[in-house]
Amino acid sequence: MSSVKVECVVKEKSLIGEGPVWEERDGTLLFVDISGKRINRWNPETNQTQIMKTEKFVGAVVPRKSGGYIMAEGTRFAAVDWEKQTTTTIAHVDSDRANNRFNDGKVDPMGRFFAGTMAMEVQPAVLERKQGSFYSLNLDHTVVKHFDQVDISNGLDWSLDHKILYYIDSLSYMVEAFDYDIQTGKICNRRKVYSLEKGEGIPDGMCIDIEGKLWVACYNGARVLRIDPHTGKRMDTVMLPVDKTTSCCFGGKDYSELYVTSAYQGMDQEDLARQSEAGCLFRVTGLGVKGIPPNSFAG
Ligand SMILES: O=C(O)[C@H](O)[C@@H](O)[C@H](O)[C@H](O)CO
Ligand SMILES: [Zn+2]
Repeated sequence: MSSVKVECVVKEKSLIGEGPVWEERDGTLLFVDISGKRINRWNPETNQTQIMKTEKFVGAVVPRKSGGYIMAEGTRFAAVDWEKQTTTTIAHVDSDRANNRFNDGKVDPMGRFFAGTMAMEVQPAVLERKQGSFYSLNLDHTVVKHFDQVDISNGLDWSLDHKILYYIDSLSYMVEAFDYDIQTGKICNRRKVYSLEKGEGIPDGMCIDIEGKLWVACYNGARVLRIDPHTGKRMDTVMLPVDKTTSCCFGGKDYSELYVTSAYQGMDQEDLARQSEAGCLFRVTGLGVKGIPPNSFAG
């Protein structure tokens, strides 16, 4: 941790930057601007960003094995043809909850896409509570509802042996775990892994590293935490120059760089003047630990 460097690499701001995913084949980073309703695909080599606008708030976008992407947008799962810039609906959720939208999502090691919902926010982290649910999209395009009563469905990832799903419902201020059955995609035995301390902010996006430790971006915390899920202890804290750090993923050559998204929605002029890089994308190097490649939707 001695030579940790934090750089702002994408200066174009997102209202709510989120859901970073490294695309190994092209050496690009995919991330969304949820309320900016756009998907960004940034190439670090050229520093060019390709974009695609979405119709509704877009919670997460993930690569698809057969090409293109799958997104969780509004209350639908949809396929994205990046070349043609078109989308095709696969399934709808929360049809009885007009005020809901998808938030964070990730693909499991078998290629299923997991994503959860929440009510629309009145302001950051202020919303009608317990409106969300947690879903997965199977390879055959059927949808499973795993549980409801979610406030803000957020970061998730699987243990390296695929036996545990780590999950964050932001307003619980915890990282939790479930036993995971990789064969069936079913979860059970919910329990606490880590409770955030005062001043650490609200737990948001999360990813696992090659040592099985969790990296948790903390909204209003200006930091990413490294948590040991086995001891429930915080191992490290990386501070960033913006309060609203939203999510993180490993990427770059051999997954040694940590990319961190941020938001500026909900900040007033004074905050924005103080934090000129709010909403930008950051790269953290020198952590001395690597990540693992992301999974692609296999359906
Ligand atoms: O990025 C997300 O997951 C949410 O969509 C955001 O709105 C904030 O993070 C949330 O308000 C804090 O938990
Ligand atoms: Zn989030």
